[in-house]
Amino acid sequence: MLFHVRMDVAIPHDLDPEVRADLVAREKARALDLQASGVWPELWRIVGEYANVSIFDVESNDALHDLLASLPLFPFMSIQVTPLATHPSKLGA
Ligand SMILES: O=C(O)C[C@H]1C=CC(=O)O1
Repeated sequence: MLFHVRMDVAIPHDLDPEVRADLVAREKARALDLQASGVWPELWRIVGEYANVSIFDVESNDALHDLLASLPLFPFMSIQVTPLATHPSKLGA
């Protein structure tokens, strides 16, 4: 199942800089692992915002929720999920 996901990141400005750097480094490592595994095929930065749009390819709503909740930055993100279906006018559909 494909999902369009928007993540807006809001790390508190008063968070200890070392804690912040560790969080961001762990988030990047997790994101790279998930992309390599194929479940996170698209990851794009939204111009001018600390936010991304992503496509996830997972087996279920529960699988997506567990994956998103496993992200180190999850406590600092607002997340919007849109489930995707095949468009009848897509070439080859
Ligand atoms: O920076 C972000 O958009 C948040 C998150 C998503 C991937 C990653 O490395 O961090």
